[in-house]
Amino acid sequence: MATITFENISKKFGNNEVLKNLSLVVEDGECFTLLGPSGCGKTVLLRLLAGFDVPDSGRILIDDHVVTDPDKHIDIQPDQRDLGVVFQDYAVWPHMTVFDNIAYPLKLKKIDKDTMNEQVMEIVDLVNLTGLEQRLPSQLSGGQQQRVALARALIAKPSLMLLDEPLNNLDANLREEMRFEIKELQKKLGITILYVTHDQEIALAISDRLAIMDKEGNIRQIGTPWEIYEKSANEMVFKFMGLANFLPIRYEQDHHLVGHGQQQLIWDNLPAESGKVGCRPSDIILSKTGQGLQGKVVRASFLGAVMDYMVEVDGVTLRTEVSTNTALQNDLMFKDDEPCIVNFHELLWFPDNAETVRS
Ligand SMILES: Nc1ncnc2c1ncn2[C@@H]1O[C@H](COP(=O)(O)OP(=O)(O)OP(=O)(O)O)[C@@H](O)[C@H]1O
Repeated sequence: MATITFENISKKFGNNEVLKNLSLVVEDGECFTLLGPSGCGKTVLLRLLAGFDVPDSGRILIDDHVVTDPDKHIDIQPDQRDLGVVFQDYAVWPHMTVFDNIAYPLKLKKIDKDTMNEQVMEIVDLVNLTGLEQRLPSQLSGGQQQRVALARALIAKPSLMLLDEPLNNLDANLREEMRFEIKELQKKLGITILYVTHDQEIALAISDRLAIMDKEGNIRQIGTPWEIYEKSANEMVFKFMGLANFLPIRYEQDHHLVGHGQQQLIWDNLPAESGKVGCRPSDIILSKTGQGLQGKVVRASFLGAVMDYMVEVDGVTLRTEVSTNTALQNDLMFKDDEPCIVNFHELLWFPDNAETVRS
């Protein structure tokens, strides 16, 4: 297992300052994901850790060993860092069988044949490729090829795996299957994984913790999937993690208010100022009668498992969703332009200039 420490890492390409003083600790045995929009610097950070590139300043440690420190001219070679790397174009050798692809790192180390056979078959079994050892990559599905790439990275028994969008080239079903397999493998082997993706769903599914980066390369929140999704620390994270609604909220006479006159909702337990609150589509409660804000369904869409409603209320437009079964059983099938009553399960308060939150 391995702890990774990035200390004040900066990296520029020409005038493009990709990473600025970035610090981050990934704990021993964690599956940690860097999640952020395309071009925010995720791969650059991974390449610095792998030793494929050098930061302009800052240090990187694996456990207590400094692997990169440009100030002290330390730059440990990639093959001396005890890590396995899998990138999105999994690049298995097309002319070699599954067995030979996986055995390749051991052949380089000149390990004796019996030990090599034993170790390859052990990994083949671990990644569910048993029976396919003599096939060429062209005779495998995308998911099977990806498993060969994983096995090849795992054969040297690294304490740390770096995975950069390894599931991008797979179709949706395989992607779903493989993300559970990666998580299983990590649990079985107890290795540390640093995973890079711009796919929120994968990040939520496989991570113990994740860091959300903005497009300027800053980390905006670090936390568990639940904290990041349910307790987003700022608007950027909230918007990035899924469908987001925002409502202006007034602070008057010791109360927070949304709506006007008879159609007012009151909240307490928020900071004593006017501001903005956010809610997910599932945090909105629609009804046809009762107390609440008077709204109008301006667009009703049937999406199979859910009914997606766009609702206008108090001058703002909100996206809400109701499971189709619930809608059918509870008289919540709305048509375009039908009036509705709006209430909320939960609201998240977003202070202006919210800082990075780490947990
Ligand atoms: N060798 C390089 N030379 C010049 N610019 C580079 C180099 N490598 C990366 N960059 C730039 O650094 C920025 C971050 O790139 P990076 O590949 O880390 O993005 P990313 O977050 O991994 O995006 P994606 O999700 O699309 O892979 C981009 O603007 C990219 O053009």
